[in-house]
Amino acid sequence: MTQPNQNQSAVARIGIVTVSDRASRGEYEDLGGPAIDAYLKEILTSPWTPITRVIPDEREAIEATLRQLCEVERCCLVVTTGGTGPSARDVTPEATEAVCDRMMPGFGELMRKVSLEKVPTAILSRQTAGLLGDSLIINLPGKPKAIAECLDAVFPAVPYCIDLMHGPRLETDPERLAAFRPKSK
Ligand SMILES: Nc1ncnc2c1ncn2[C@@H]1O[C@H](COP(=O)(O)OP(=O)(O)OP(=O)(O)O)[C@@H](O)[C@H]1O
Ligand SMILES: Nc1nc2c(c(=O)[nH]1)N[C@H]1C(S)=C(S)[C@@H](COP(=O)(O)O)O[C@H]1N2
Repeated sequence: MTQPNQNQSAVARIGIVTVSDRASRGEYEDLGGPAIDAYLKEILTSPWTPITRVIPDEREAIEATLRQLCEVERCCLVVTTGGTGPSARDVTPEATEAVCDRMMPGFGELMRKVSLEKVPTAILSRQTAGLLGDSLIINLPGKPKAIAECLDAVFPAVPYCIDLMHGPRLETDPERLAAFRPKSK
């Protein structure tokens, strides 16, 4: 049994993982990880710190990175970008499912739904989400422009999900993206 990843007043630790053969080899500049970082900086008003990784499309490396960020680095949230498509080397969803205790299928369903309003090939993403211990892992497609499109749809529910796992309290700028917390009785 692992310890809770952080208490509610702790500074949130958030993992940002770019899964890309070419970005990891330095063949192109990674724009995905920085786009996730910029997105979170824009919407989060509570303190948080990013822990970033850029890795190739290798299932073992993805699984090891996700485990390390959740179990060792104690991230309450890990966001990945890339490797969700149908190409043979796209294995981020398989790696995510392999490490997670329970899946959160609504995240992938909603992200595909909103993405389909932007691009017909959104259906090609097998992006998913799940829980590893008390950490939430969310997959995003590799295209940097997909990052805000997908996170705008699902992020309103993320702070409450982290609350339910006794993680740090995430606050957002309501002008940019209002977190939804159901009222208690
Ligand atoms: N981290 C990234 N930074 C910048 N652009 C990216 C990144 N990841 C993907 N892209 C862009 O989106 C396209 C589709 O992404 P995809 O994840 O399918 O890459 P890929 O063709 O499998 O190659 P690779 O794994 O080497 O990034 C890429 O060809 C690239 O133009
Ligand atoms: N919002 C959004 N979702 C998107 C896209 C996009 O441009 N915007 N690209 C799609 C395409 S073209 C592919 S192939 C799949 C998988 O991308 P990945 O392998 O880079 O993760 O994501 C899809 N989802």
